[in-house]
Amino acid sequence: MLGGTFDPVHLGHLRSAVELHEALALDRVHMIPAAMPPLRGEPWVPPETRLALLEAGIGDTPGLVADPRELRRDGPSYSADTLAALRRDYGREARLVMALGHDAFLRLADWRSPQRLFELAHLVVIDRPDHEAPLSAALAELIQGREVDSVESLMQRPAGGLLRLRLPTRMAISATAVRRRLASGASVRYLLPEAVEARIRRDGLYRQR
Ligand SMILES: Nc1ncnc2c1ncn2[C@@H]1O[C@H](COP(=O)(O)OP(=O)(O)OP(=O)(O)O)[C@@H](O)[C@H]1O
Ligand SMILES: O=C(O)c1ccc[n+]([C@@H]2O[C@H](COP(=O)([O-])O)[C@@H](O)[C@H]2O)c1
Repeated sequence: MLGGTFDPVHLGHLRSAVELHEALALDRVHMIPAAMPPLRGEPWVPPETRLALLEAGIGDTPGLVADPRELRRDGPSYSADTLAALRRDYGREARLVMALGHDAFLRLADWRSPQRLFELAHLVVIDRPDHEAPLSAALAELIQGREVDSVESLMQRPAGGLLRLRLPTRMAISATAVRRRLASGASVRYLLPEAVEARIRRDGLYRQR
């Protein structure tokens, strides 16, 4: 699972998903837009639009799936609920991985039921340029004894481990910067897939909040 606000999806998300698929030899990567992201304000565009942009961005990329399941639930999109649903789909023995960037990881102790996340899945933290802050005491305690140093050790069990991964291509692209550029009329070429930019232009998205 790679969840996100995806407001909008950009090449940092998509390239990370492809490299996760390869590095962890995953069957597939469920990219899941949050209908209502729990720890931030309302996104600029509605969930259905963010999902449509994600579908356009993924296109026919092998191994990546745009998964609409959080749009079918009411209330905040808690990852523990999403992982519980994925666990039901894949069964008790499946290796389940929740991937997140280092910036999102830094706030993990504030998430709903953080211990439960580890009962349901492994966590893989993707190194992200410009996001290297020290861990809080609460986060250090939460992950104590969980860290492993290789994909092989992670995949020995269905859930419960933590792996920090430096993917081959680190991209300093953020949706915040993309929105700012769109709103100011600056170029977003090569930050987004062409199909995503085309859809944004066609529908006049992100011109203003
Ligand atoms: N360039 C990137 N490289 C690696 N991981 C990323 C990158 N951009 C986002 N992520 C990760 O993808 C997940 C979803 O990110 P999100 O949709 O919040 O995008 P964002 O670019 O961080 O957005 P914003 O700037 O609006 O906060 C998070 O776990 C985030 O850390
Ligand atoms: O479950 C939670 O409490 C929780 C709190 C904050 C973020 N998340 C999830 O983390 C992912 C990235 O969130 P964000 O806000 O960085 O786009 C997205 O899938 C969110 O639903 C989940």
